[in-house]
Amino acid sequence: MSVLRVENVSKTFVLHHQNGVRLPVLRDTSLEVNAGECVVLHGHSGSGKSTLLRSLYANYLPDAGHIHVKHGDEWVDLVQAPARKVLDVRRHTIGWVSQFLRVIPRVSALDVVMQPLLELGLPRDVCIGKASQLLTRLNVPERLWHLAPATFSGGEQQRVNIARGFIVDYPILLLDEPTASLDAKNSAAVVELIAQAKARGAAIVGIFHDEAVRESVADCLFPMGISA
Ligand SMILES: Nc1ncnc2c1ncn2[C@@H]1O[C@H](COP(=O)(O)OP(=O)(O)OP(=O)(O)O)[C@@H](O)[C@H]1O
Repeated sequence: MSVLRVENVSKTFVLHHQNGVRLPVLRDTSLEVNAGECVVLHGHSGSGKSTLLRSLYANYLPDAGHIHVKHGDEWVDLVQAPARKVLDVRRHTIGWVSQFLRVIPRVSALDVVMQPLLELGLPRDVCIGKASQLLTRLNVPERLWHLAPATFSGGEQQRVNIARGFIVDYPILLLDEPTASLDAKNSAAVVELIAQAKARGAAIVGIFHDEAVRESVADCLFPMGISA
């Protein structure tokens, strides 16, 4: 059952402050992702992987095409949807793990992780329980949980970010190099989280530069890149 359908998406960046140079990045890109499937975007550096992933989260607006997302009982086209609908889709349907954590001063790691679940109205103790479980699985030491992640190492920040992305059982997950700054043990923990998400029916689209990780999570590779 497909939950995400990308139809003929095109995106050209126009650099207005650099003589209006045009960079065509996506041209007629079409892609379908089923529940329980992990599609890995694959292509050389600059081939448009991040651009497509950001478009799937409606961070970038394509110039043409459609991005249909199964949102509860309805299909929403993220290219046409009003901002309020996009926010609703992000809250309930699409989770996003970026490469870097956006740290907020004075907000503890535990609060950063559980915020998306709290926003869905779950009781605080349930949220704390689930956040603690994820931080434990991702080997974030308990002494750090009540500290703000600004001073954490790159790998610790990334694991807080991953815990936050996995705390809600989103039907669709977008993963932008979630294992980039992790060692083998922590990469394995992330691979396990991904396998578990697939098993519960999540559709996943990701970018993974590490070949071993890519091999273990991908159901298929989606080739990227246009020859302009
Ligand atoms: N906001 C932007 N404004 C202008 N050009 C952009 C923007 N974002 C991306 N690009 C350009 O689009 C092209 C594709 O970039 P993108 O980051 O999608 O590639 P990628 O495949 O993810 O690369 P990498 O593997 O190096 O992360 C690049 O040439 C880049 O310069």
